[in-house]
Amino acid sequence: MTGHQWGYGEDDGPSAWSKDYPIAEGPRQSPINIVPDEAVYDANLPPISLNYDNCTSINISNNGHSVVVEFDDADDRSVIQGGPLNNAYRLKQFHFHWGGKGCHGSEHTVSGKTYTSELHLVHWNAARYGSFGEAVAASDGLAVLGVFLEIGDEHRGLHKITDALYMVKFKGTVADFRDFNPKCLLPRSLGYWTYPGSLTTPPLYESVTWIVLAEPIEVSEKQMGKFRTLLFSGEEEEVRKRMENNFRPPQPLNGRAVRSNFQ
Ligand SMILES: NS(=O)(=O)c1cccc(F)c1F
Ligand SMILES: [Zn+2]
Repeated sequence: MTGHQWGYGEDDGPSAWSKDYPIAEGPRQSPINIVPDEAVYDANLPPISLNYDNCTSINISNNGHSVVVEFDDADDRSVIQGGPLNNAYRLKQFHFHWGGKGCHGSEHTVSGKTYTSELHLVHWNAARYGSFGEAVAASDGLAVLGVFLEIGDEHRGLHKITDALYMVKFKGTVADFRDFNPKCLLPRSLGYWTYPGSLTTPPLYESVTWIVLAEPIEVSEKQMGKFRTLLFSGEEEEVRKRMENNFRPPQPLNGRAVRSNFQ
């Protein structure tokens, strides 16, 4: 398995990543199983503040691991701050992890409960670093906002994304995707758990302050089905592999404290 050739299959999946990415067995890996009763309520944790109003999505793409919506991060127009963060972190991209059928597919779990999918909004510390590429390997470089998706009613905000997925069916495809504001994908409550962790995909850098929202959003089975029409494989590849189960299982907590801003 050469550096850029990792996946979620039998031979190149999460249990094999440590061969090329030894940090896979590091002390602050993600995701984790969140146990609410063991989380430390921290009354000093301020609310998180999201300013996505002038956000500028650029494109939607299939990178062979997930579907990604990228943003123009040339200035502080879409930022997250507050909560456990000491600076404003700039929105770079968001993507999803999901399962096959049924209710598994999320990366973080809550007392062992899995959700059908998990949305990750990836932000980088533009106050301290010059670019995402520089921040991605720094211990305080990234802040990822995690949102659980569960099967229920259709989600009106998700439609724009699921209706665009046909344009990025194959690995390596990109399509214009402008003026999408991810604020519409957030639940009513911004109550969260936070802990120090890592990217959940190679290179697995331990550079992420995780902020996981406790309240899931509801999406329909039909909408999730559209994610599963995506392929891990490129258009030219013989064998077509459906893009599903692109999640890493929970990793050891190693004594880390998970804090919450709610009781
Ligand atoms: N799954 S993930 O949110 O940890 C993640 C994945 C790829 C690049 C990132 F910067 C990142 F944060
Ligand atoms: Zn992710």
